[in-house]
Amino acid sequence: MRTLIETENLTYTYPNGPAALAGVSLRIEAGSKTAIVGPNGAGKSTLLLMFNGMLRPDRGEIRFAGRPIAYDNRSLRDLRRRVGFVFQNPDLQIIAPTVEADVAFGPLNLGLPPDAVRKAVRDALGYVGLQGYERRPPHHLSGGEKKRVAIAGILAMEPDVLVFDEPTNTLDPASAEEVMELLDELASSGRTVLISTHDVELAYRWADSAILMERGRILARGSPEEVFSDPGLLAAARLKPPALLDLYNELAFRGIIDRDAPPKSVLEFTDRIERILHGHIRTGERVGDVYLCDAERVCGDELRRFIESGAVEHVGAMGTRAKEFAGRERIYPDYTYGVIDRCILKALIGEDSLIITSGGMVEHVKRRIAEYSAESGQKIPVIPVEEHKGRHGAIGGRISS
Ligand SMILES: Nc1ncnc2c1ncn2[C@@H]1O[C@H](COP(=O)(O)OP(=O)(O)OP(=O)(O)O)[C@@H](O)[C@H]1O
Repeated sequence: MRTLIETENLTYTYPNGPAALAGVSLRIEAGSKTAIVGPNGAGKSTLLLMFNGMLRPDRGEIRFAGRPIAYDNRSLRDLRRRVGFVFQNPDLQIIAPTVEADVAFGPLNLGLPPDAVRKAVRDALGYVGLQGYERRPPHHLSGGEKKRVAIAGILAMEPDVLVFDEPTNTLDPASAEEVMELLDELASSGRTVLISTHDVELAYRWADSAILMERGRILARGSPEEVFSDPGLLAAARLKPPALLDLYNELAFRGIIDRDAPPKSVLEFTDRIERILHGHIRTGERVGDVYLCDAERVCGDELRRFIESGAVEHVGAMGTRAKEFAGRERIYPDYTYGVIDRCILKALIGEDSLIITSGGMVEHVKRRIAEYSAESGQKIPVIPVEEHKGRHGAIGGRISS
């Protein structure tokens, strides 16, 4: 992997304040999902603000794409186009009287022509699932919707790096899951995504690289499994280990489970336990089907009838477009996060489910389930919903607009 951001011995003290950073050296790899984790006051926000030049270190250096950050207006403007920053509180970021004007603010400032601005706004609002919100005043939106407006405003400038300060703070669990899924989508489209959080569970599940901070210093960095496996380090940072890792470590201490790779998900963990209890492959039991549909190609009425006919026991919606489609079509998904794993878990106990998604994620679902089937030896059928022939015949292609 290529290093995109590098800091060397950064120090920073707020005027009349404490030393917020006391010598921070780190590297962020291009395309990674990095979580900066630490308790309140550890210096996470201060560090993130350095990455797009909003704060300047007292000492030390920050390099972006191999070059030291410069602080003249032109260099900063260029840096901020490449490194987008989403504040913890979206009210600090949203400035215009309508959603459309707010998202257009960045591209207009970049000097894009009107057509390109309109396209950037349309694409960004589509990405975060806020089509139809163009004329709404942002200050009347819910916390989760405001967060998505703020994200759209940054996406409209097409940055390479997205920095999120406490992305799920103040959001209810469902909105928090939606925002984290959006961050996954952004990372899978090749962007580098960085978050700060004190939510160890979230960081463990989401990140591929974790940096543990306390009192302006880095205590540890590495994979989340490594960083969060050290109880001493976590205690020093006044944090608790993620429940999954805690349980795994307890079982490993007791010799019940081999200490090799800690599980990252409930699916991985249950597989390991099942293998210990039943051997590698369960035979003779029915494996459930996973039906799959592309929200952009299916008729909502037919899909609703398919679900209401009892053809599946569980419904998951993956991605903002699919969730938006489900809302419009009055389909209420049981799962909106970790959808593939949850449907695999249900298939393993013989229950059928439907995954609604869209675009490139349809192939991603097929790939992920095929990989799981190959690794586990449990063949899980994935059936495009159009091939289902029920009482009403096969579900056809797109009929509604
Ligand atoms: N604008 C400011 N003026 C003075 N001191 C500040 C300012 N912002 C932060 N600090 C102090 O700097 C230290 C680091 O704060 P920072 O906000 O970076 O931590 P954090 O890890 O992001 O915390 P939190 O999780 O609570 O957001 C804290 O002691 C804080 O009180």
